[in-house]
Amino acid sequence: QCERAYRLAEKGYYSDRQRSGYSCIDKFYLSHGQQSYRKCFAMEDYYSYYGLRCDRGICPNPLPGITETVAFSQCSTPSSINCDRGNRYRTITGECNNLLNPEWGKSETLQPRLLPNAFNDGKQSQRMNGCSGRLPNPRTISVNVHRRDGIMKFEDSITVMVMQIGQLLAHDFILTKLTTKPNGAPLNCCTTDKDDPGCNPISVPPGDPFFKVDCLTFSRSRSMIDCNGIRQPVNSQSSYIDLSMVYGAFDEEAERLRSHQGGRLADINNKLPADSNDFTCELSRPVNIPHYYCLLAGDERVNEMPGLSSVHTLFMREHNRLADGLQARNPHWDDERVYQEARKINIAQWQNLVYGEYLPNFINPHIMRRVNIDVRRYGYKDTYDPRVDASATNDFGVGIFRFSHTLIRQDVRLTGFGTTTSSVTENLDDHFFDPVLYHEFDGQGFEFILKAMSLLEAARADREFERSIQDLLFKDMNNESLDLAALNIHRGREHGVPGYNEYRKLCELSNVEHFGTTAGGLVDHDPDVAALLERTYSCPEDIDIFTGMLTERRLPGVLIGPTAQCLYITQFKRFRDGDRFFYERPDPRTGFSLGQLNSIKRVTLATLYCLNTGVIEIQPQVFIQPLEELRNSPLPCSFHLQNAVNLDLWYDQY
Ligand code: HEM
Ligand SMILES: [Ca+2]
Repeated sequence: QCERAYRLAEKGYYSDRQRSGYSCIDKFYLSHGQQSYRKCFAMEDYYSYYGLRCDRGICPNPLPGITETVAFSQCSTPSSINCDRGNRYRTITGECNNLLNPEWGKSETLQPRLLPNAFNDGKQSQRMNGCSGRLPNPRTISVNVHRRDGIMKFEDSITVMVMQIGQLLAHDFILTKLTTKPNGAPLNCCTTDKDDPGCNPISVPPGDPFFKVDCLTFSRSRSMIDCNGIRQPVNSQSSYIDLSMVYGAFDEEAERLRSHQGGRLADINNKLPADSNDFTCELSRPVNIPHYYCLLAGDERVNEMPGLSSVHTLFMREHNRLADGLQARNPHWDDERVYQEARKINIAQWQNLVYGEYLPNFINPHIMRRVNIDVRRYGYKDTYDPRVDASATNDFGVGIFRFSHTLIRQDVRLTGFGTTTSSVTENLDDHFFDPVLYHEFDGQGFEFILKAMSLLEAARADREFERSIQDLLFKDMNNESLDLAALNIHRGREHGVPGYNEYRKLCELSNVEHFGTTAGGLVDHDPDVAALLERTYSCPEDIDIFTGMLTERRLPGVLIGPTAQCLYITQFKRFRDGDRFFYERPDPRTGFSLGQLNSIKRVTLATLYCLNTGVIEIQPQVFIQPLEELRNSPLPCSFHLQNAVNLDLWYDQY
């Protein structure tokens, strides 16, 4: 199979564009599936030769001469974990999805890298290298390159749901927690804790267009030192696309989220349950309004902004709807059985939505077919390969998948149902970590937010950020705030991920040797943007992955440029091919019957809206604006409800 993949690569899969784009994916696929598997065993052999043993990825002493970059957690001896091979359902943590490497993709493991680290010292200190030895200040880059000049710009056809589902998806596969004080409180890196080794604040150069302060707080990501002495951030989510942001990624957490009756998830009046320990969600509101509580879900970021809390609720409700339907048909099933079966269907519908509806906005559908990550309307497709590690990579989380931050709008809107829809518009920066809008309107607030997100255009997918996230991110009661673009850039350096040009090489795109847009230069950038980069950076090697990717000219039909697309393909191929429980697999124990699968494949985001909110009509493709010229006019819910999964196919046959 491996040889065949290489042969295909040789042929040049993308010969129509004169680029051997496939070999990028192919290389990743091979180097992170097959090869890393081999490497792991080679490493283990090497260690045992010296009489050393690694314990759960942490090895005694780095051995001289190893420049291995694959996170060592993936090399833990398979025998250390006993997997229940007969388990019909995924574990909560992701453990034992891969039976040969049970820790692959599990929550609380190290993030592997696509490329060797670019730490300044090769081990742990932030990336500084480049031609001048110093990289430009992240806030300077943010202001020079990512600042909006003039009016807000919007996408022509896609809705802001593309942003919102993207954030939800990000929170399914990655959570990089930050270093804290010993008591768990956040570090104040500009003041009291500035000498803490976990601090690495961003300085604000004089003359800033917004900030009056000269320092923005920034703590380093929680990391571990791997066998080779290299700092690797920890992923606290399960990497698999398994709705872990809904169900939790740790066993105790998952238990807490269940009602333990009829297989249901805990709720309060059909909304997310309350997090009695969380007080961070009242950032902008000094008064605690009693019935406006902070929300609890399988991911701690659920309160971060109202749209996010709202989409979380959609999937929590869908679980309970499925559970009720299954229990009604199978009264003899116990809570556990109903919970697991409903969870399994919910995850399958989510994977179908991600690959079928969401990804085509980023990866050309034609290319999705070629690399076999597309979804066919009917039938099974098995691309599982146990040699593929589905872990979310450091590089993808810290750089590439943050692309969609550019789609974030300045405002949050609530739109009522019915034909005479009235709207309320608020500034996003007034509602970070603030569940008030969610609970507004007798508890229907979040449904009105969902409705509005299906109608509103996304902010334009360009290099520009809206002020709500560039100057006013996480604005608190003291009017202190942050800059998301600067955070992304600084975080990339702190994680030791290499610059933009290295990713181009990995993707077999041309090397950038000068700031011009002619051959050998920034060929995927427009001249004015290239000039901006030239004014900002000393040399092309310095360009940060986030900035380089966000400034690329987009490819036809999708929101991103060639480097980002290549890296999206790589990661989403891994998420799929490395997931033993991927919903399209024909496995009689872990999969679905053909009838069940085909029924799941009909479920769209529009279906979920109609099933779980009070909307009465919605366009078939929620990611596309409801316009006649886009052949996406709204249709009544009676139409969409025909696509609901047919639970009659779940009458128990056992
Ligand atoms: C209003 C919406 C959003 C806000 C306020 C927001 C804010 C943030 C913040 C503050 C961070 C951490 C920054 C740092 O210190 O490094 C972050 C990380 C991240 N964001 Fe967003 N984000 C939003 C939407 C999105 C969207 C739409 C996507 C992708 C489709 C996304 C993908 C990510 C990813 C992958 C990370 C890294 C997560 C981790 O490793 O823990 N975010 N975001
Ligand atoms: Ca997950």
